[in-house]
Amino acid sequence: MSQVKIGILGGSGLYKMEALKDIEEIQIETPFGSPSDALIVGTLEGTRVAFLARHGRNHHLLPSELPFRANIYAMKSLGVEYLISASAVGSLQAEMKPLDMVIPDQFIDRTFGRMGTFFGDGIVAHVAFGDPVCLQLAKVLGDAVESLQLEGVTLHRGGTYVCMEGPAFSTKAESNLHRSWDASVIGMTNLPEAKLAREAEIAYATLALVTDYDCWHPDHDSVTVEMVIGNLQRNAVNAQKVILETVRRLSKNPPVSDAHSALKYAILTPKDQVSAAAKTRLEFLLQKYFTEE
Ligand SMILES: CSC[C@H]1O[C@H](OP(=O)(O)O)[C@H](O)[C@@H]1O
Ligand SMILES: Nc1ncnc2[nH]cnc12
Repeated sequence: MSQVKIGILGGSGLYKMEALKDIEEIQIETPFGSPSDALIVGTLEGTRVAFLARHGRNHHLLPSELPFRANIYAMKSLGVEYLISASAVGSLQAEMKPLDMVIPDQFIDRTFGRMGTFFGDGIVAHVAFGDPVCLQLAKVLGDAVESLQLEGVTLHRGGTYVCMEGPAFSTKAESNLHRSWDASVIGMTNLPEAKLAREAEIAYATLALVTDYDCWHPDHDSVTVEMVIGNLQRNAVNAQKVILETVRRLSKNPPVSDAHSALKYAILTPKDQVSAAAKTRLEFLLQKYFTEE
């Protein structure tokens, strides 16, 4: 199959891309297990893209159960270089209203026990993560939203996404703690993806769709699943328009991204000391650096 350079991870309420044509469902097995579902490869206005519903198309996986490594590795194995995450988030700031769109540029990790690296087992690497999203891809995403002038949707460029473990939503004390950190939005999925995408040298950015005010706002009900899915569905058409416009822009003008060389100085273990097993396991990550002369 020809390389697919653009990937899309659909979150809660976004289980398929309506506009995809010439679809192929691909079951991919990775050294890190099976992805959340088959990857759907199809064409958006002439550009091949890969779509994956991160909780599965029937939403059967909890955030803590997501096979993050298999999902990112499967995208990498198809040749993905740009990965757009579409995610439902709660707002921690009054001005970020339900149905608004936020393009976060920072994360705070409040998860535990998630597997956030492909490395280990005989090969060590430490990637830079000061800027956890690809700022060039985030700009393309923001420009796409702006160009569409979506009614009733305010775009917020930048902001901090708190990634919590879940599955229960936050307590009011936690929500206020996150607000005291000046965080913008909260969700349960994006941080491990961003870390693994960085290790896989894939540019990653998030289109965060605000669905609720979590539980801190005195004038709004506390978040429920019904609220999240209801508001996400009200905004799903807009989200798909944004993704389509972003794909158009990326295929015309793919930005240079620092993420694409994230491993250049990150691997500490000398090449001749890395076991054959590790080289095979990480084939798609290392081939650029470890091809034999
Ligand atoms: C359905 S409410 C909580 C759920 O929604 C968000 O999912 P995603 O990031 O995949 O859109 C949040 O992270 C939780 O997983
Ligand atoms: N308030 C919230 N907390 C965590 N994840 C969410 N996803 C959507 N709304 C959320």
